[in-house]
Amino acid sequence: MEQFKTLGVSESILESLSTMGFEEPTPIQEKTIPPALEGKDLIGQAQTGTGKTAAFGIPVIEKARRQPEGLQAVVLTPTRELAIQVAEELNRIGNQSGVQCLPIYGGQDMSRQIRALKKRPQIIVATPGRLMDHMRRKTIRLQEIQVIVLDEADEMLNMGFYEDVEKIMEDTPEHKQILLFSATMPRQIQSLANRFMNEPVLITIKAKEVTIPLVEQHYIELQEREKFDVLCRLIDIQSPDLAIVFGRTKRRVDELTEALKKRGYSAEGIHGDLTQGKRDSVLRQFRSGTVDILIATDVAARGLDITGVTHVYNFDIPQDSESYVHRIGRTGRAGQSGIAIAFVIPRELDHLRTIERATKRNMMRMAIPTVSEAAEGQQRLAVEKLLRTVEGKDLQRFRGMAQELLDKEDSMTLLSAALKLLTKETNRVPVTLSPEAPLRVRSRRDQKPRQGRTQGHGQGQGQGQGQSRGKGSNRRNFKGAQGQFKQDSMKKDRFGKQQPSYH
Ligand SMILES: Nc1ncnc2c1ncn2[C@@H]1O[C@H](COP(=O)(O)OP(=O)(O)OP(=O)(O)O)[C@@H](O)[C@H]1O
Ligand SMILES: [Mg+2]
Repeated sequence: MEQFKTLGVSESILESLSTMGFEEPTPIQEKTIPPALEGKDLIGQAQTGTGKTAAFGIPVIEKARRQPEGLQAVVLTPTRELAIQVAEELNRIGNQSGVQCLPIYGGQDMSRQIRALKKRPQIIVATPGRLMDHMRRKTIRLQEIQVIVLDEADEMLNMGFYEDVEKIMEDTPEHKQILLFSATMPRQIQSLANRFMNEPVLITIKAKEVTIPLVEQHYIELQEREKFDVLCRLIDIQSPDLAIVFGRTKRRVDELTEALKKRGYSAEGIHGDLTQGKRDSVLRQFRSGTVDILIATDVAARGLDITGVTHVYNFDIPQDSESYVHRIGRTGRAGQSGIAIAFVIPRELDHLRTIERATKRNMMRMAIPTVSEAAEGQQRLAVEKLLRTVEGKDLQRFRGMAQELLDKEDSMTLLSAALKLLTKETNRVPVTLSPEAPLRVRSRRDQKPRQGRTQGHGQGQGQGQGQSRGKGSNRRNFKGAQGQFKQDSMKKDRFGKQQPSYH
């Protein structure tokens, strides 16, 4: 806490940070909080999962705290889910300081938002499209704000929000402070900075690699038609606590979700064409561990901070290295480790090398896992489940029956039968996925902004609940709880240890 204090953070915020388990600042927080408090414009770049939200959140709340009347700051995020998450983190940081923060995003009921705005929050976290709607209706006025933050600034440009950002900037006071943050800062950011910012301080936490060293990176070379079976085997072998599978298109995500459900996995999909209600419920289920596997388009690649994501599978290799960095950055957050595996078809190998060069990190080649390895993985899980039940000790009421059985059969046979029952049968239900065309890599210059990926008011495609692996869910909750405990006790230590490699 001392360190946060020396950065100029006031008592009420320190109290909240302490409740959140933040004992000392991460490197990006240490470097950005003082100049941000001085009112400087700033571009902040640091690896995924290293606390950029609080790096802008703390100074923004500090300012709002000193000026309790009216809207003080706007944070822009590229996706709705991120707006919700960032607003939650800001509310946690500000809750002892009387600072209110409200998320405003597309797909949510307008009149409800307008009612919430009447309570006069000091900070709004918004997606650009919906913020523009409110500006047009004059239900949000930006004329008095002190600070504007662009979280995932480069993605905002990728998504074609430049003009929206321009319009939003025009409606804000001349002398506002601008903060831009992202783990990746491609050159186009420079033009945004030149156009709107006033002598910005550039803070990049120099790391040898753009990606997190604690994330093991692998790739598997395979044929398109092998991908699905290989994914199932990997999940069986690695038994992730929580996993995210990234697919290239919305159709791909829908098909993969259905296929995984058919094989008995607890999986749900998320992409921009689902209703907001569905998107919210899927993410809620995933965060709580009710669902083990999230299948997603790049809509979930940026910023999402979900405890317990141990594995990221790139079912389709991403278009560019930035997207790769952010996708795999959903694991290995806040000092935790993680595993990322990319599927590559032979024709995409060159593209993989390009990503490796851009990230300055080699991915380790991994052999296609075999069916028997997958089966062993399942058996190992059954044994773990059994041993955990032994530890649980609540077995008294089964003892009588156990004795009866032992009188009839030998213990070896009985135990083997119990393990057989506990082991998930390898499920070979046939599934069909439409083949996805191999990635055609365009040079950066040719790349058009990706339009309306999440802002579109697309119709939701209701998905049935499907059958999920009941027993699997129990396993997940148990492990999830353990993971949480470990993370809390390790956070400070790991951040501390990592520090030297940042500079
Ligand atoms: N000083 C700190 N001490 C301990 N934990 C922290 C600290 N700062 C942030 N965290 C935690 O680290 C996690 C990652 O933070 P955050 O989401 O802000 O990362 P990020 O840098 O924005 O990542 P991304 O580039 O993926 O958006 C969060 O769970 C956050 O609560
Ligand atoms: Mg972030």
